[in-house]
Amino acid sequence: MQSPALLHRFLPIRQVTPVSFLHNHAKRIEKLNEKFKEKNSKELWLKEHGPGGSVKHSTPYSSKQIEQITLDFAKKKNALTGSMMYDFSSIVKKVVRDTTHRVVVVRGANGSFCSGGDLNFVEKIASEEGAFVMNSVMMNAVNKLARSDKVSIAVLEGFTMGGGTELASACDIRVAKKNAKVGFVQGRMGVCPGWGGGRYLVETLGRARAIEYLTTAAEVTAEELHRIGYVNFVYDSEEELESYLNRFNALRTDPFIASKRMVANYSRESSLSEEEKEMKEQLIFMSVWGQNDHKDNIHHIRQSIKAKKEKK
Ligand SMILES: CC[C@H](C(=O)O)C(=O)SCCNC(=O)CCNC(=O)[C@H](O)C(C)(C)COP(=O)(O)OP(=O)(O)OC[C@H]1O[C@@H](n2cnc3c(N)ncnc32)[C@H](O)[C@@H]1OP(=O)(O)O
Repeated sequence: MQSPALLHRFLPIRQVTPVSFLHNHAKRIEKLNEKFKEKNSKELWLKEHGPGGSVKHSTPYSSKQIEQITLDFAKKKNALTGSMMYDFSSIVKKVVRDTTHRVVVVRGANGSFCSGGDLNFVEKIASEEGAFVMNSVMMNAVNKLARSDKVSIAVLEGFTMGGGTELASACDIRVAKKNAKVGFVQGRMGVCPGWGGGRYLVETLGRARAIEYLTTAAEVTAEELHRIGYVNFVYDSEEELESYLNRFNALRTDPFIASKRMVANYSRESSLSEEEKEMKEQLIFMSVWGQNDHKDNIHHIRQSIKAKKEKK
């Protein structure tokens, strides 16, 4: 059975992945899945192998519609340990089930977003098993977040490095403080994206820029990221940030969720066929059209047009 290292070496030469390689890989994964078949065993493995730091869940904003996930290992610029991956995965499960908040902010403690994988931890788990467990847990968590009905917003400040960029890319929206520096530096560590966020980088930046940033281990400023559309908004003060976040209070719940679902339906991560996507679009649209909210709003808009005319 070929090892993943061998597989990696042969692929560029062959161009087309021979099916037998993927079958061999599937067999290895089957074995690893068998080893970690107990519920939460992968998460617990990460926690055991990587102590330090924590991930917290709170509602620190004046708007009660907004919740926050905070990566907190401040003395290490919020490098992510196994224990933090465990926390992150548990909190994401809670966040996607909850229906009382509509926006989830992902942020780092103490003026930095995330400096990537904790070097002590990644050194300890630098094995095939380690790659499998970390990738499975994190990919599952970021996909859950991306597919949820909530709008996720990564607040980038200070440093966002390596794996930190994957968390940022998996969020629906990124905003950045003027001082933010985002480093797509996994290659410098001899690896490539592995927290499941690589696909979102391609979706957000496009193929050409994703390849450029990853293969040059680019470190990019907030200004440039704003210019190219990776970042939606650049802020200077907490007040500016909060006022941006409050924009997401403008709609009632049903059209808010329908709008998020409509966009997510056409993102690349959707596994539906084109025909199924169209059916889903129809379903989402029909779930709001003609509902009380819709009828009330038609009435209110007509009234306000009439009132404006009468004023003239
Ligand atoms: C699939 C994921 C992938 C992987 O894990 O394999 C990756 O994420 S690869 C990317 C890994 N991350 C990095 O390469 C970033 C390494 N850190 C830095 O380049 C700098 O520390 C930086 C730019 C984040 C901050 O620089 P600054 O000069 O402002 O501060 P310090 O360097 O003094 O850092 C303060 C303190 O934090 C520790 N630190 C920083 N990053 C990490 C980290 N990723 N893991 C563990 N510890 C980290 C640094 O050692 C300092 O600790 P101290 O005890 O004070 O020496």
